[in-house]
Amino acid sequence: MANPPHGGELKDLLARDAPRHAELSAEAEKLPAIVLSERQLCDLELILSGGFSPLEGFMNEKDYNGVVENNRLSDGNLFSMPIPLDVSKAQIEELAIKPGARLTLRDFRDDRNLAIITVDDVYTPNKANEAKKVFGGDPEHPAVKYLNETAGAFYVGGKLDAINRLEHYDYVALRYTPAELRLHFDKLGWSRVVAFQTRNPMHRAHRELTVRAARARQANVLIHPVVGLTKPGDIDHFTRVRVYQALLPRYPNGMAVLGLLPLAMRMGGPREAIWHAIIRKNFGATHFIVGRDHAGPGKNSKGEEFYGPYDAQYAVEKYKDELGIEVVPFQMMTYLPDSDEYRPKDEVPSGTRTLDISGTELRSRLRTGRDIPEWFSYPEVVKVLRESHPPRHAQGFTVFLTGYQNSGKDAIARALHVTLNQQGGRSVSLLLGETVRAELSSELGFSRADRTRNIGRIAFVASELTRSGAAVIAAPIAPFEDARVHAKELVEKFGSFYLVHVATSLEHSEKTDKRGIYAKARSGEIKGFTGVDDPYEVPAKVNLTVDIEKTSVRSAVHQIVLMLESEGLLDRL
Ligand SMILES: Nc1ncnc2c1ncn2[C@@H]1O[C@H](COP(=O)(O)OS(=O)(=O)O)[C@@H](OP(=O)(O)O)[C@H]1O
Repeated sequence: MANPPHGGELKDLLARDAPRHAELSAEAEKLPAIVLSERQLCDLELILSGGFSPLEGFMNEKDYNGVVENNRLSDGNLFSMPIPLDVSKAQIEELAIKPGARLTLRDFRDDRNLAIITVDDVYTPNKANEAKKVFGGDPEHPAVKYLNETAGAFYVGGKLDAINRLEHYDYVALRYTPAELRLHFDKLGWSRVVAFQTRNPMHRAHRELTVRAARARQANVLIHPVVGLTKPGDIDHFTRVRVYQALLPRYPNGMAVLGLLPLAMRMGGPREAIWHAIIRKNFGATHFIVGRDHAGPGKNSKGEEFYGPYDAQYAVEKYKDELGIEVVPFQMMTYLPDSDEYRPKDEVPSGTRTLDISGTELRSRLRTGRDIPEWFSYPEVVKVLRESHPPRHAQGFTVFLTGYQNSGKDAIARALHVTLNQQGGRSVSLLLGETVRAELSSELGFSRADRTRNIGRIAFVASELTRSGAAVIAAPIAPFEDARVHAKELVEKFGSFYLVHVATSLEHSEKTDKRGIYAKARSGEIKGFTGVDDPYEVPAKVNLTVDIEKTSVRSAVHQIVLMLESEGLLDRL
């Protein structure tokens, strides 16, 4: 038998309300609806499935205050994370949210009705107090930032009637509800299960740690990674799940099961560790691993840790008698090359040689294509990671040329296009100003707003192409700094961005204009022409400046190629 759920009863609201489904569905169609954000959806999913048992809805003020102040719900049950439904003043007014009202909770992704909330109360949280007591108060903490910048000013509490499960299209078979996972453990005959929480790829150290924990407790292993919301910058869950799937056969004799948890993490360290343990208990685990800096958000901008490395372990230790799930604390695992084994740091005899690869170092090796040794990870895991993190020579990038019309930027762009095509290895896209104007922006003029929109479109296309591994050469006039900065930010989400200022003077650009466009601008036939009667803001920060009066097109292209080469983007294997 699996571990009893927190509070004694699994609050599987979906199962409970299934007989009333038709009635609730019809009612939901008529009620005012709150469209839930991604984070709220994660919370809702775990309330509906019983992952947050004993919660049966979003927290009312009494429960919220109890949790914030003392880690306790009003019925006395231990619970460490506030789970209210945050709303704005406008929503309260528009939807007439008040005690007793019933409202539909809707999925923003597909407009499906998921649940009905019966409002218990609407209250104004003391966010500063919540930030301090729950997360430690540092304004840079991601959950505190969320509270201050994203969460609505008001909280709504109330019980839920469940209507539908959230629809998922990825890894559906691995998304067990607590009831399903309990049944699965039952089927396997597992009575002792040690759960492992993670938001990162797993390597040999993690496999050794979980096997050690299982061995020490004569248990099986539940790999229970978070696939809801984790820390921005984390490796996406698609890649991670493929990593966990690749790792699974490395466990002996079907020892481990993989289940995905749709949790929105808060990175709340000690509070989060207690919450994680409660959730795993609800999913039927009997043991829960809490390692170093569990659910910690890393360091703030001053380089200070938000929590001490073992604060989370102390927190779960404090409540161990009433948690009802045995916490298995672990030190960092480290590799001992001389004996080719992993051990917890505190079990390494002094003077023994150890090896480690940090997350930052791993990301750097993935980026550059450098070797990831077998003592660190399994080849099948590295293969999955490399597919999602191609080395530099296979990554996309954008070269963005800016300058006056006829400055030579188009000639350089065309020549660079040919040069990169000659080199091969990537598809190369050329986005000349005139092409984009004709194909994407034909309705736009040359006002500041229209030019900004035009550059925004170029940036969007360039970022999508960069994401898929192409080389992009864009060459609009792009006279405004803010639009260029925006383009850089957008592209840099997916690859490198190089700004090249073709700084040929206006005089030269005008003098060599064979198409007579400047003449038309001077005569007033074309209005608001860059350099004539419209400004060009010289870029504040560039990767390269070239001037076609002093440099040939060939030499400018060569400078760009050398810049790309120095970054490893043009390496051929
Ligand atoms: N008012 C005004 N100002 C600047 N340019 C003008 C203007 N009116 C038309 N054109 C022609 O449009 C082409 C430049 O468009 P861009 O998309 O590069 O400009 S911007 O980046 O959106 O500012 C460029 O065309 P090509 O020379 O064919 O590239 C300009 O000649």
